Amino acid sequence: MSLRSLTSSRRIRDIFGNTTQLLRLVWQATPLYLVLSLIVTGVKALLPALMLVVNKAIVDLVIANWGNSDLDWQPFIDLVVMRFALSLLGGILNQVNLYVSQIFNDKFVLYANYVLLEKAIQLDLAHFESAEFYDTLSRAQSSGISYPQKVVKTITALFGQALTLVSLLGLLIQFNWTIVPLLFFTSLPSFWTSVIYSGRRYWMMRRETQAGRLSDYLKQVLTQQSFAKEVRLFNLGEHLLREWRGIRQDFNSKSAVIAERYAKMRGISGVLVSIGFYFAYGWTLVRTVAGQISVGDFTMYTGAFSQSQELLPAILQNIAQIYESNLYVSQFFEFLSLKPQVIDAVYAEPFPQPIRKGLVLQDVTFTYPGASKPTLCNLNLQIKPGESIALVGLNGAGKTTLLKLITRLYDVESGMITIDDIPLQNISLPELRNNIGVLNQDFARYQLSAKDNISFGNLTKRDNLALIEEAAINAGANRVIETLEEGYQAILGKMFKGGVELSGGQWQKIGMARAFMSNAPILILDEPTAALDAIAEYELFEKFRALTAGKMTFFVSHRFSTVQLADRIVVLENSRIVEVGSHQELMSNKGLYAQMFGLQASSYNL
Ligand SMILES: Nc1ncnc2c1ncn2[C@@H]1O[C@H](COP(=O)(O)OP(=O)(O)OP(=O)(O)O)[C@@H](O)[C@H]1O
Repeated sequence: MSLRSLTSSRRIRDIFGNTTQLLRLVWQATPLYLVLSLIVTGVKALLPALMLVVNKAIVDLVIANWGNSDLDWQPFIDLVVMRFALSLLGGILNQVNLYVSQIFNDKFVLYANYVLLEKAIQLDLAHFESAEFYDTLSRAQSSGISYPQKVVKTITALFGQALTLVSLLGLLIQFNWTIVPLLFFTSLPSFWTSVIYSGRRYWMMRRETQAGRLSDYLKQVLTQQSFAKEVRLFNLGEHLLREWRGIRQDFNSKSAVIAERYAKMRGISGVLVSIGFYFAYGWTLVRTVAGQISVGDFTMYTGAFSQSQELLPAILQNIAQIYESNLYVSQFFEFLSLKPQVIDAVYAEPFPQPIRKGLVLQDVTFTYPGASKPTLCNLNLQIKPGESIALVGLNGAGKTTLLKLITRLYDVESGMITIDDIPLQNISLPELRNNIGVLNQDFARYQLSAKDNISFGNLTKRDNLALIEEAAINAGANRVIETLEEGYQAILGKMFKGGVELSGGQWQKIGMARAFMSNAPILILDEPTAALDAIAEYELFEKFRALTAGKMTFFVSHRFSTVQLADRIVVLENSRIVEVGSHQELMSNKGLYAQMFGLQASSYNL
């Protein structure tokens, strides 16, 4: 099915497609202000028709008493007071409406953002490693929040406009019922023009998501600290800026084509609207001159005509707007409908305390989503409690991937990982993760206080300064923090005012302290010494046994001095475990490990 026919067939259905879902969201966000907003809008909507009726009564009263010297002023006073009261009420309701909509919007935006972020934390790491996910996220973020808000605003306005229109049509029908379809049919082309062109714009925007994200990414490269150094050293600035501008200009020209066609069609359909109005206007004039209706009626009907004439296209325009916004709102719900694949156990078994038998990999195979061949294939391994394992292999061998499976950032494709015979899937996810301390290869550098950076390793102990200090000492991070004027309260990184930037190795020590924060029986250290200087590495070795005593430890390292610390070394190659044993055993095997060790040792002997 072509994109265009898809658009047409979905158009009508999509006009109010997500409205029920959206109204439920609004109701959850702020029921009180939704009701208040509808009441204020509803009352305000009836004022124009009431005003026209009072005006007609005033005009007719004036004409009836034209030149009368002995007239009773009371009916005049009553009508003018009524008119004043109506306009006063209109003014007050305008102010109340402004206030209510402000609070209503603020509450709704907060709630919609909350729901979006809440969904983001429920999703898997796999989502964050896929381009399609970023397209969905980017669409949900860029239009997702503003459009639900727009739809709600438009629906409330539409509700008010519909009430006003019904009350005005109630007046017009007394004049002649055929006037109503006349007004309607002359406004219809303008409505369809809006629907068709807003649809085209939406699909264009959707097709451009990838390009939009690329331009946003280039903007980040040009403006963020992490790229600032290389952008300057490699003179990338001008080149990337040109690329960015090219993408934006391409988008603008596509947008301009649609805007131009839309403007032409709007112009043509606008002429039809005017023809309808002047036809009805002339008709009323003829009947007034013929004495069939009063002058008061003439002012009332022409007022009702002109207001309906403005209102009807505005209503149709708003319906078209709801259609357009609904398309964008669907992107918000598209994001909310994403489901995690790594699912928490429904009837969870407790994490074994202490671990008695150990962790077992049975025929574990894993393929990344979208990859053509497995990254890990039929892995079998038993790790005893308290044992330390070093994972060794060339770049891309799958070491980090294996650690992702143990922490259930991904689930195995086939085979099983168990702890004391309990499959990982049967342990509650938060409990599993509470029992594993982790230092990732690409550990996070939170631009927050040093205390936060360390205590995030065990949130339940976030105010236990003694524990935080102990973790910092174990990781060698205490000396970094001692140099900071504000100690543990110092903000790390340069993103916020007063923040202090650390070196790569200093950051790594902070990351390691985070891993040491919990008393977890399993410890995972992915490249723990990669950024450490020789002294820091030596000090860590000295403490390593004490720090990992009693803990099942997995660590990945390309430094063989570190690897030798492990009880056993597991060598990965071509998706499989090719060697397992102690340093001495593997050296005497003269396999891949011995070969890699030899190469590294020879480079030091130079
Ligand atoms: N999110 C992902 N999606 C698809 N493929 C991935 C993903 N992450 C890693 N890979 C691929 O899986 C393979 C193993 O990657 P992994 O990060 O586990 O290797 P590693 O042994 O830790 O490498 P290194 O020593 O460079 O850190 C690589 O070929 C990599 O391209």
